[in-house]
Amino acid sequence: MAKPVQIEVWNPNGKYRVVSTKSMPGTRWINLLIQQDCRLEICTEKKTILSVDDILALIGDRCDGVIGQLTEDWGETLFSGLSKAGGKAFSNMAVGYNNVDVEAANKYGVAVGNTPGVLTETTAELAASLSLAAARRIVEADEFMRNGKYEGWLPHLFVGNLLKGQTVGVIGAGRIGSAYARMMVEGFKMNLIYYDLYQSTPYGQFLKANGEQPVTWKRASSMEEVLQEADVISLHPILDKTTYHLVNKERLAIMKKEAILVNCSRGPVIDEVALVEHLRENPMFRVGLDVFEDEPYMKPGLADMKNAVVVPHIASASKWTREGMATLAALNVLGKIKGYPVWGNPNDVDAFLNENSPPPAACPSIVNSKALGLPVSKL
Ligand SMILES: NC(=O)c1ccc[n+]([C@@H]2O[C@H](COP(=O)([O-])OP(=O)(O)OC[C@H]3O[C@@H](n4cnc5c(N)ncnc54)[C@H](O)[C@@H]3O)[C@@H](O)[C@H]2O)c1
Ligand SMILES: O=C(O)[C@H](O)CO
Repeated sequence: MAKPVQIEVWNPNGKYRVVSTKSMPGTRWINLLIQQDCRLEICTEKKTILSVDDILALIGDRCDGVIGQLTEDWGETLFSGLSKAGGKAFSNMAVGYNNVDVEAANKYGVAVGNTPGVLTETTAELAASLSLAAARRIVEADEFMRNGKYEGWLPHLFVGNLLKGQTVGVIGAGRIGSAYARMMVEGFKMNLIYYDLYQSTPYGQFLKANGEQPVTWKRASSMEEVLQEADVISLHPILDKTTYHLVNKERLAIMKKEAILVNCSRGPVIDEVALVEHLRENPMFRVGLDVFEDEPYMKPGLADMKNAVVVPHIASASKWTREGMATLAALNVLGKIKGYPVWGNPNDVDAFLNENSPPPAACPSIVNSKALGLPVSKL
């Protein structure tokens, strides 16, 4: 028998019971649920990462849907528990869903939602910030100032890399990778080289269609080509078995000695042990990391590396984005409970984010909609 978990209850007499494993930013998501007859229970436990047992306790005997987080292990046990409690809806408050066993969800007929689009620009802006912070050694210089070490201007003090005219490489040119490319190309006039396993028409063609060619751009035929040519490389693929340790010892070795590597995708895309060794052996090589292989931990030695800028998985952390993610996650769960169809284009979810009008009667983004045979909205 799982231990009870602390909760806060909204609209106690609501017909549908929805659980959120965390408090989320904003109030729109709460209002949307309670206006549609949901009793909402928000977990208020102080611990950051809930265990499977904690979540089972939250689900209880009767639960229509759960809004969960990327730190949780949504597999066979939780989907079976949710299904036994009568639930058919789950949404991650994240675009990435590598913490979810979608096959298990399919087995129990549970729809799995995610939150694409609303975090694209915010995440790309953090990747751009990390690129600049690494290129211009901002964190090292800040620490130097705060430690009272500044004695006056010097020709060699914190010399870094100029971006203009250099080449930016993008691995995984989807929504976020393309937005990052746009920022680096238009903002810093960098040339672009990108690699994506599937996509064939991102940013370069957009520039061409607009009659603009301020920089050169090309799609690489292999990831190695990007790693060898680019001065700044940013990783934006999903995490799956094709991208696990995509950047490993051998691939680090073919990168330029003074290159900058940024990761705002998922930690296991880089072999972090190999990265620490590479940073140690190549002091001019720099990284900007938002994600880590074994979060919340860093591999031994990483925290001591002056050539690494590290932040705690905050790439999507702007107020507008986080409130929007909460809204999309809540609407995924609500839409499935109400029997709404699935929105036709998960790359364009703006209609759900407009605070001045009611959201469409649809689930914004359900990743297993085809497997479950869910109808598509005609709106
Ligand atoms: N750090 C954060 O807070 C944060 C925020 C948002 C998203 N993310 C991560 O970023 C990922 C991408 O988000 P998105 O909205 O741009 O998704 P997306 O689906 O639009 O883009 C992912 C791209 O990766 C490509 N890809 C897949 N396998 C590949 C491979 N083996 N090699 C190269 N490319 C490959 C896909 O074809 C796709 O174009 C998410 O899945 C999530 O894990 C992290
Ligand atoms: O996948 C995601 O959405 C992020 O990691 C959190 O915003």
